[in-house]
Amino acid sequence: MKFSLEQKNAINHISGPALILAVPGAGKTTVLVHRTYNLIANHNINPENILSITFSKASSIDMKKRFNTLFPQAASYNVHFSTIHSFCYGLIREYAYINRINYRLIEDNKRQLNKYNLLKKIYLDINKTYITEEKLENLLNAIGYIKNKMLTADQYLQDNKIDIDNFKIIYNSYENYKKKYNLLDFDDMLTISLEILKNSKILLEKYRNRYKFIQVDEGQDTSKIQMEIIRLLALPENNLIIVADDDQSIYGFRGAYPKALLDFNKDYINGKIFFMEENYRSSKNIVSVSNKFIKSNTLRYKKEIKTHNPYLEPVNIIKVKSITDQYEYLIEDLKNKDLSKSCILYRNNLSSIGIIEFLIRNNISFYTRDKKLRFFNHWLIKDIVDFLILAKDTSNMDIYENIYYKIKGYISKNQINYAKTLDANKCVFERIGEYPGINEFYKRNLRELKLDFKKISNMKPREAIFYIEYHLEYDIYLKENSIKFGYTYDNLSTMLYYLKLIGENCENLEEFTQRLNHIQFLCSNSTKNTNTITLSTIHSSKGLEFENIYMIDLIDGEFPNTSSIEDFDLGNIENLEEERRLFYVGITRAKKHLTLIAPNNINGNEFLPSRFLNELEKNF
Ligand SMILES: Nc1ncnc2c1ncn2[C@@H]1O[C@H](COP(=O)(O)OP(=O)(O)OP(=O)(O)O)[C@@H](O)[C@H]1O
Repeated sequence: MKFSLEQKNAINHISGPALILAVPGAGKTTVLVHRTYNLIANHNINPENILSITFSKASSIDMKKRFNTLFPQAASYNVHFSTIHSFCYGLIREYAYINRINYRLIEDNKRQLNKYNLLKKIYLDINKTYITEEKLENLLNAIGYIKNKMLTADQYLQDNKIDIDNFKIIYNSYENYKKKYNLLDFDDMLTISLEILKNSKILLEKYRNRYKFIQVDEGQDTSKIQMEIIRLLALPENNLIIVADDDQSIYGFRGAYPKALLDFNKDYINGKIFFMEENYRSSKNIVSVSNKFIKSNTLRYKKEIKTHNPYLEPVNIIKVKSITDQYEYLIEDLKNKDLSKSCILYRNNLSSIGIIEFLIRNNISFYTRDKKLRFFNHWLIKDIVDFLILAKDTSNMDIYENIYYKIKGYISKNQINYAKTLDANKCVFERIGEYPGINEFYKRNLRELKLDFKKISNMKPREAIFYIEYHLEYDIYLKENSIKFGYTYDNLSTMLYYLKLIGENCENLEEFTQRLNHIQFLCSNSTKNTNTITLSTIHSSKGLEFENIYMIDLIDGEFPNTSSIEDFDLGNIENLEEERRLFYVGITRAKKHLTLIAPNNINGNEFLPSRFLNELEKNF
């Protein structure tokens, strides 16, 4: 590989602090790997004295692999490529051994005692109600944010809204419980490590002597507390090199702290800043579009992306009528593409469901980077399955009790309770009809409901879902309650669309649930091979590159998301800028072909194309 002058400068930087600010595809990871070898081979640095910190476990494995492939003669060297969490865990274990503390990790959700169960229990004890999956995720993100930004719960609440009742009490109770029983979640690894480094001079010295050269990849998504750990460790020599692209900072919601890059020269007065602005990955068309696009952000280091790569085809913007048209376009286009070099990207994991259904129908194998899709455990699916079960067996009062208030009919809890005392083999609607003093209006409703469920029992799943949605007025329930559950109505309506799509080729409830299980199985067990297309959220596509990139579901309100648009309208630009960076990460994954698709209609709801897409079109 022939290095540019910019790259050579970075590779040959040996001691003292340095920040390498680089554009996408500039060879940041490549440079770190070569610099590691340079330190060892040409500057006599003991490999064990080098610590390379990566963003994820996958990238640490990838970096080690690249090092071993490029320098097989050095493969046996013990260079430490690690995530910050893994590094911290090592430090904590050493500290725990010396001080005879038995810490237990609570990240493994297969064990009974894990952070999810613990938080669910605390939430239930305090709020007397079960926490939803979405709220649990928001709660975990908020706790992570507080720890990573080194805040208190009060400071967090001053600047952030969170839809969790008694958040502060829950937060404190979770923290106290963990402290009492020496339990650790991932974020505690950071807080405890920082405490150890601050309080144990012996360990601090030991680690400083062990890791005399520190390299940090993806510095833009390193959090405040992580930076603080790294800063302490690197002192006093400060042989620290941080490689970053502030324009690719996409983990603000988890406490990423790109401001540290902007303040680099405040923290390290003599620190050098190198720029790497040549992109080796993408065609000139993609580079020039990306360059213009990111310039609309204001909170950034000014950089220009250049490339010597040739012009290829223009960026392809496709606006289609419906989401089905989007999938059909994709399937057709993939016929001429090498699947292993192609990737479909989306803003939200939910988008994967529809495209997966279409890929399966067309016998196209796929690999999903995000294995755990919340969709399959969503209450909305449970509701739909409950409706279908009730249609098969209208005497099932347990099921009816789950759903009666979500559809038309004006049935009351008292009526249900009374009906439960009657013959369990009888249809629920007949039993409710025996409620003392029930009037003709209710009786007519009950006759109608009985007839509705009879009709549903003769329908195929797709038709049945339509009927539940509009005839039983489940859509009204969704409209009225979506915000309460942390969704927009459009989100929930899109989920119903996916369910109808999955139900399209199913004859009955059994086939429908089997198909849902089958898709879930394929997602969690998919592996990458020479004939699979990759599916990923943009967040998980960090660091990757593909010849063909498709970005789908590019509609306003989805990407950029509604809350960033609302914040922007109120004068707060930060979230919209993060959405733009995310979009930018997506488009810069493409080497040769970039296709951006916007459907106009999903489940009967009309959408506008993403404002980012309109902007790109204007830039052409
Ligand atoms: N000097 C070079 N000559 C040719 N190809 C190069 C050179 N430097 C890097 N590359 C190639 O460019 C591509 C991008 O490199 P790399 O993944 O290291 O970039 P990056 O800056 O880490 O990207 P990103 O931040 O966008 O994930 C890789 O395919 C790499 O092999």
